[in-house]
Amino acid sequence: MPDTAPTQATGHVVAVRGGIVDAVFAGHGPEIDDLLYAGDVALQVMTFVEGGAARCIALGGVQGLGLGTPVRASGGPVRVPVGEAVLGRMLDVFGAPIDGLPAPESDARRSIHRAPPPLAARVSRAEVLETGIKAIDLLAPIERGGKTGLFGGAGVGKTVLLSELIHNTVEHHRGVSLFCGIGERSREAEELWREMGDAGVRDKMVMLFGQMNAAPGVRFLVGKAALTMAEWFRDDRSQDVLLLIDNIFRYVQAGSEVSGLMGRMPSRVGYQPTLATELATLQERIASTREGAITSIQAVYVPADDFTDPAAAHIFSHLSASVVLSRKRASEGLYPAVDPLGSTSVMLTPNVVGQRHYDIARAVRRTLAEYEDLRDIIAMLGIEELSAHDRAIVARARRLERFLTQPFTTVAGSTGEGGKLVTLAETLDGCETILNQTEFDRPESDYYMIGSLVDLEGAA
Ligand SMILES: Nc1ncnc2c1ncn2[C@@H]1O[C@H](COP(=O)(O)OP(=O)(O)OP(=O)(O)O)[C@@H](O)[C@H]1O
Repeated sequence: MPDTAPTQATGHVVAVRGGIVDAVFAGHGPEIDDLLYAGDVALQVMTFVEGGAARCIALGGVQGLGLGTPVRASGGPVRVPVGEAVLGRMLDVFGAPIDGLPAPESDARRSIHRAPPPLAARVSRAEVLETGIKAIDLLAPIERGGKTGLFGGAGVGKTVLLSELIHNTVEHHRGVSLFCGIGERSREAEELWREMGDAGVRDKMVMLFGQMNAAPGVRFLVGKAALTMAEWFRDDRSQDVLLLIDNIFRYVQAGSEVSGLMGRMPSRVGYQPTLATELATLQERIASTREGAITSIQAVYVPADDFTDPAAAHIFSHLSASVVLSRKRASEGLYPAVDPLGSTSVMLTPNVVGQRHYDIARAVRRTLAEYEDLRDIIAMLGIEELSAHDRAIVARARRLERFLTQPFTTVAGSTGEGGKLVTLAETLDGCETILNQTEFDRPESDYYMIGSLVDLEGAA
């Protein structure tokens, strides 16, 4: 149970519809965003309806609530504990423990509804965060202090890629890391918690969860609770924060469920009319200031693989790098299934990554795009009908495709292969070598699931 501020106004329930509860108060009632309690059930005031009733979303199951159940106002919004005390802990939307340990001993609690830093206070550093994952470092470098999205439909490897990124970056990250699970499976949450313990990085990490089985109100607010804790490390401790979110689409979806329950008319493709503002309220808080940077990596579920979906499109517009995962690649076993032509980053300019990296990335893309164009001809006429020049493009492209696959530590248990980290320099050297070759002694399959090209020599 979250703790409560001194009890103020009292009222009673006048309607319960799904996760929505209406309550009336005699005299001065609560305000928007205030936390109320109807019995044990926490509610947040969303709006006021005709007759003056406060319309609230439930932050838990509403079983047991009925007309006339007494409601008391907590005297303020949902507040979460902030500070060092939350490190190493697994918490819920109220900052209450779900790891079986006592509540974090923190003197300070902050409202989860906070304004983003003013524009003048924001900075960008044009610095790249190296991940050790070839396809990402080469084609969609992650901005330190920026926002990166991992886009993909169901089951193409978003969670695996995010876990691998956590594995590769959290250990070397200078500041603290915060993982926020929104609307995903609880089993994955439990696995991640255990993995972080095994990797010995739990003590500089906080994990917050509002998983699929949680009420829509909880899934809608857990991201804000996580941001509030992250902001403390950035603003009060001037630390860099790595914020990992799985899955930001579920935040939009929870907003849509809340909107539906509130009786608002849906907008495009059934989404809430407030989608853009709701998303901006959260994304704008993920900002880097002179105090410290918040680098965020967000998994984005793309419904029905449709990248024009309004939620996916709006999320895309907030990001500085987008890693797009393709179903076609996943079906060919080319993991991580990064789409080399669809993935982008604002970091990929000569000014930031340097001319050589930029040129190699462009050449890789061009080769793969030319191969795409040739695929139809190959399918109809066979590869023999191609000119020697085109055959060389195909040979290079197919080796590049395979070279950009990589064994991951996260799935080592099921693939039987240990994960491999590859430095950016090795990735660039490898791609350059392949791009400069016209004849290859080795079959394509030798390039599959290796680390750097040095592994190839080792296999000779
Ligand atoms: N890098 C990888 N190497 C090997 N297998 C992988 C890799 N990435 C994903 N897979 C396979 O694909 C499966 C689905 O991956 P994952 O759970 O990450 O997908 P997802 O996009 O998060 O799915 P959902 O939308 O259902 O949450 C994994 O269980 C694994 O079998």
